[in-house]
Amino acid sequence: MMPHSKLFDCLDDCAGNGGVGMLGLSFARFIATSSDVPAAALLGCVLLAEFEARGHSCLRLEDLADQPWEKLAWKEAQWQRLCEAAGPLPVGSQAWRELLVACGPVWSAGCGDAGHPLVLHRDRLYLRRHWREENQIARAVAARVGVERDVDAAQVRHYLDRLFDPFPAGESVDWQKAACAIAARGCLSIITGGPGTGKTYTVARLLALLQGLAGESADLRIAMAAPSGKAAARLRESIDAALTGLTEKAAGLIDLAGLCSRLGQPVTLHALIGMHAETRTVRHDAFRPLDVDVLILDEASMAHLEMMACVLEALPPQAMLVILGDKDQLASVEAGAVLGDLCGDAHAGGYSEATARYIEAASGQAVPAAMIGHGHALCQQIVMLRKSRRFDGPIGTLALAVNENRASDALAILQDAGAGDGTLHWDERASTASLLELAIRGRMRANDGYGRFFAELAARPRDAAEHPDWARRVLQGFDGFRILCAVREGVWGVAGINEAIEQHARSMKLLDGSGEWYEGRPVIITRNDRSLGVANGDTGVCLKEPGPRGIMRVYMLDGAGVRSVLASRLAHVETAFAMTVHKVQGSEFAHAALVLPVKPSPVVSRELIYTGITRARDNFTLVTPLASMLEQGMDRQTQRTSGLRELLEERLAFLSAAAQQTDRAAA
Ligand SMILES: Nc1ncnc2c1ncn2[C@@H]1O[C@H](COP(=O)(O)OP(=O)(O)OP(=O)(O)O)[C@@H](O)[C@H]1O
Repeated sequence: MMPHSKLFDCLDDCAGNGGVGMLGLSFARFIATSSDVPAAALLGCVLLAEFEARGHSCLRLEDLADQPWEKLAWKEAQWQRLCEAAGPLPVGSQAWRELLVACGPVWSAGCGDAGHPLVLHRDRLYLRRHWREENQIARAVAARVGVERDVDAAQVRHYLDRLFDPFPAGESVDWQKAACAIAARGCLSIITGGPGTGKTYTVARLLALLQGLAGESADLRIAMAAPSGKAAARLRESIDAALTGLTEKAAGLIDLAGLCSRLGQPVTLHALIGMHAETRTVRHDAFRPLDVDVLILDEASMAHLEMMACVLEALPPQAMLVILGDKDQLASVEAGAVLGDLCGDAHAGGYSEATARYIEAASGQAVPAAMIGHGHALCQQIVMLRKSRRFDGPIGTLALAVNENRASDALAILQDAGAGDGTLHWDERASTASLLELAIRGRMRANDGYGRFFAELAARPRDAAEHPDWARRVLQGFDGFRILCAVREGVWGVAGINEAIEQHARSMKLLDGSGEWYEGRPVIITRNDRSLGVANGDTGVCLKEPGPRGIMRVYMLDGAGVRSVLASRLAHVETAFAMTVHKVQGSEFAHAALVLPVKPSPVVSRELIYTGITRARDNFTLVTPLASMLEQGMDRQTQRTSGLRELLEERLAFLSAAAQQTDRAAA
């Protein structure tokens, strides 16, 4: 009989019923090929894989010992069956540690490292690759924040005073100016802040400052990247707009035209490092570093552990990395919440006296006493922007209430929305019919859902010369509205809603044709394909090309124009009338409708609701078939288990002790 066959029979059964993921099961089978693995440890491996699939980079022994099924939202009966099949499980974290340390495939400090697939580090069990990635990030971040560039604070101030408008009297600190000053003196800085707090506005001024400091003849190599194609395209638009706004201010001071000509097209992080989609090999690493002096990394909340580790590895040590993102947004679907881990202390500041003195000298901003403290070296390189420039109306008020978990305020704002100007609307007891009405016709005092898209679609020109302009109008119509879902499956998930809209639009003769590729099918690309020039997250609409053959192509907005790809060549696409909130991170729409499911789901969290709301520019609609789902979701904060903060703190403490020792020796 195969060892542990009772456990594997039970796991097979649970996997068949959707309770255990296939990845966890396969991983446990692989680990079981070692001879000395007790059944309880195999069950631990399954749990680790399940935690990993939910975005955690590791599993704390404490969680292993304390009702792990609850954290995975498994049924208790399933857990009991698995426990019985695995035999007695260790009781308490210490007993789990003893079991795992004695396990062949587990490496822990003190034993020879032969590339074991699992690592036990302090009280956390890791898949080796995540442990390696967390260590890479901690090492790289600690090394970068230890480097201070030689900048003349007075010169920095001279440029910043010209590049920024005077700060309104009565407001305390211009954090945008402070962020530029901080970034200019380091090899790594983070500018975090909610949507519309001016991160891109700030970074455009930072680039102008760097250009000014470097002098006209300097040939700064600047790269810009974001985790998705959509976010990269948006970064370009925002940077262009911000730089255009600087023309007058920079006149005679900074060679803005030279700077613009040096700015590369923002790319996805995959494209930046040349990561192969299947093999995950990279073109740039520590031995073949990126050819850049400055890297702007936007929408960093979406960057997962592996990607951040690869980018940091590929960046030359002397290059400047500026990370932008909203630490409160959803993290990537893959493991890790790197931005959240790195700037968990951003709100408190923790600036040293020396940093505060530098900020004052270089930007004229006095750091409030409450924010001066004993933060570690990374805290000195983080600035949180606090004033929203775009969301000062009801959408911003609602987003803030959700982010701060003020459920009664959020409910009151939504319930009062009917009496407001139509910016917000809550379809509290939504039905499929009300959702379809919203999708096809929109709602009162808001734009008309996909109405404009369908109207443009119907206005196909006869003249082939007008085809590109028409395609652009169709795409703009589509981009004005989006349905955002928390879940993929079910009637209230992406799949169900896409199907319902397709059927309904067909029945109303708004869509024509059948099969996979029909005219008017909006799609999202789900995988990068360099040969086709498409990136994961790009959206487009399938339209017939002009001419008698009517070949289907997917058209996408490309700056002010459009580009297209043969539909039949796109293998990795999904219909996009409705998309998951994860997929729309980094995008915004004039009107966004967030749909929460009926059944409780661990996916519906405060971060998801906050991210969904902040995708809306002018109008936001909340669609809940069950009103209580809003409060339930807000109450659930996604806390990803990770060892990154601890590893980083250890590393920084080590480097600081080593520097003190060197200073003492020199004295
Ligand atoms: N100091 C400022 N003075 C005037 N306008 C500003 C200032 N800072 C930002 N803005 C304006 O506020 C808007 C939002 O700024 P920006 O796009 O830089 O924010 P963001 O934080 O990058 O947004 P997102 O989170 O959506 O990426 C822009 O229109 C920008 O021009």
